[in-house]
Parts: sequence; structure tokens; C-alpha cells
Amino acid sequence: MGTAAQSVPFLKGHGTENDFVIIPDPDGRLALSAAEVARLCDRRAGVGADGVLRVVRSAAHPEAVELADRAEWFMDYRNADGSVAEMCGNGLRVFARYLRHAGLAKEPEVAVATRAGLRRARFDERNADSGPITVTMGRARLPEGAAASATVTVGERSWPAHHVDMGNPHAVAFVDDLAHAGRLFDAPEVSPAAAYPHGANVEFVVDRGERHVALRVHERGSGETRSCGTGACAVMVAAARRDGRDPAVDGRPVGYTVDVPGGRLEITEAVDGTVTMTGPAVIVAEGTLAPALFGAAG
Ligand SMILES: N[C@@H](CCC[C@H](N)C(=O)O)C(=O)O
Repeated sequence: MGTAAQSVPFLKGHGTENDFVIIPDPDGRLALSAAEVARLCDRRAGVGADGVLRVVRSAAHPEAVELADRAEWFMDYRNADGSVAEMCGNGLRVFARYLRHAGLAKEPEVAVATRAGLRRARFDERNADSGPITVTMGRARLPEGAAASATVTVGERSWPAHHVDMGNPHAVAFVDDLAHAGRLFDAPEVSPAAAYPHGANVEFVVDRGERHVALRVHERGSGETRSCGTGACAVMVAAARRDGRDPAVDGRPVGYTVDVPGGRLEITEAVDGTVTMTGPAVIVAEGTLAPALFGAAG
């Protein structure tokens, strides 16, 4: 955004401990470089977060202008390393919480433009300001043929993985024990790499009970996080198919509870394939970013 940067207001929020720096930029004036995003997300030299949510009017952003008549706001999501991602499920709830907090979403439901298309967030009817938020996550896409499955490897262990696309790419591996994924400092190997030309978020999943699973995740561009909303939805759909449940075939919706290291998400797939996710979203701080965080690295 340039070396002559002024002080920039920000907020910090999280959804099941997947945390974000929120930057209100209604007129789309802050073109954040990858290096600037990475500096903001640095947990020692910056604010610290798994990603950045820039809040831009859809009409002011070239990637969202087509949705401007249906969603006033565009969620410009960036991973902690500065890379751009198509979608962020926990980020979507936190984005909606910010809109509410800032008085920009007064109705029970708000539409949000994302790179994966139009999404909706519905506030809790009894506690719109701090209760759980339900978001629509679109339909899961399960690629067929060679891209349908992959192998995930960590150290000496390998697992078959299911390819689920929630607007962004996921490799879902059912494992016997979440500890088998190790410390996850490095990205798990996913092969064949050609199945994921743009990289993958990798979920490790164990069963907890009837329609109840738990996961750990290594996110593309952010490393291991305490939660991933799109990942939890990918896991829900992969678990349902594994369990022989498909709402389009069965004629009834299916719901799973997905535990993540940072909390719990409730996820449903409707007969038309639309996935919805319910979970918390919290604003924890507001402040001003120092100009030193922007421009050439210091
Ligand atoms: N934490 C997010 C997913 C963020 C994007 C992901 N790292 C990617 O690169 O696709 C979520 O809650 O969905």
C-alpha cells in the first residue's frame, strides 16, 4: 500500500479460534501487498493472525463488482503468507460479525460477496450481536476420475484422501488417531500433486460418534490452525458419503457435528446440496495499525 501509509484502523476477531485481522476499507484504497499481509499476520512482529479480512464495498472491487447489486460488501480474504484464497468459512462468520458490530448489517441476514460467489450470513434470532452465526457455504464439489482421491503423507504414515472442493481445495483423510498427523510444522505431502494444481488444505479426521467427527487441519498459506470452516464442511460431506448419506439421493438433509481444536461447528447439507455451517464469531480488539507495518520491510 506504499511507504507513505497513514495509520490504518483494524479489528481482531476469531471463529472457533481461527483468527483474523479485519481491515475496514470501504472504498478499496488499501492494496495490501503479500509482504504487508504476512507482516500483519506475524505473531511476533505484527498483530498475529491466520489471515486478513479486508472489508471492501463490492462496487469498489473488480473481483466483486458483478455481485454489487446483491451484496454490498466483499470479503477480500488473504492467508497468513499473503496468498489469496477463494473462500474462508470461519472468516465469513467473523466478517458478518464485524458488519453487525459496525452497524453495517441491521437485518437478520446479510449477503456477502466472496471469490467463490455469493454467500449469506444469518444472525441468531435471540442474540444477533453475540450469538452463533449461520453461513451458507455453497455446494461441495467432489471431483471425479483421477482428481477424486489422493494420498496424504506425513513422515512415515500415509492415508488415502478424498478431494472435496468448497470453493477452495481440500484433501480429507480419515485417520485412527489425530496425533498420527504429528506436529504439522510442515505441509503434509499430497500426491499426485496434479490433483491439486493450486495446493491443498489438508484435514485429518477421526470419528467421535454418530454423525460426530473431529479434525485437525493444515491450511494452505497459513499452516496448522485451530479451525477451518471450509475444511469442516469438506469433512462433513466426505464423512456423510463415507457413511452412505447423500441428501440428493435420500431426499432429506443431513447434519454432522464437527469438533475442531478451537471449538465446535454444526454443519448441514440440504437436499439441493447447499451446505450451511453454524458457529461462533467474536471481535476481541480494535485499534490502529502503525504505519511501520506497511511499505518496504523494515
Ligand atoms: N480458515 C479458512 C480457510 C482459509 C483459506 C485456506 N487457507 C485456503 O488457502 O484455501 C476457513 O475457515 O475456511
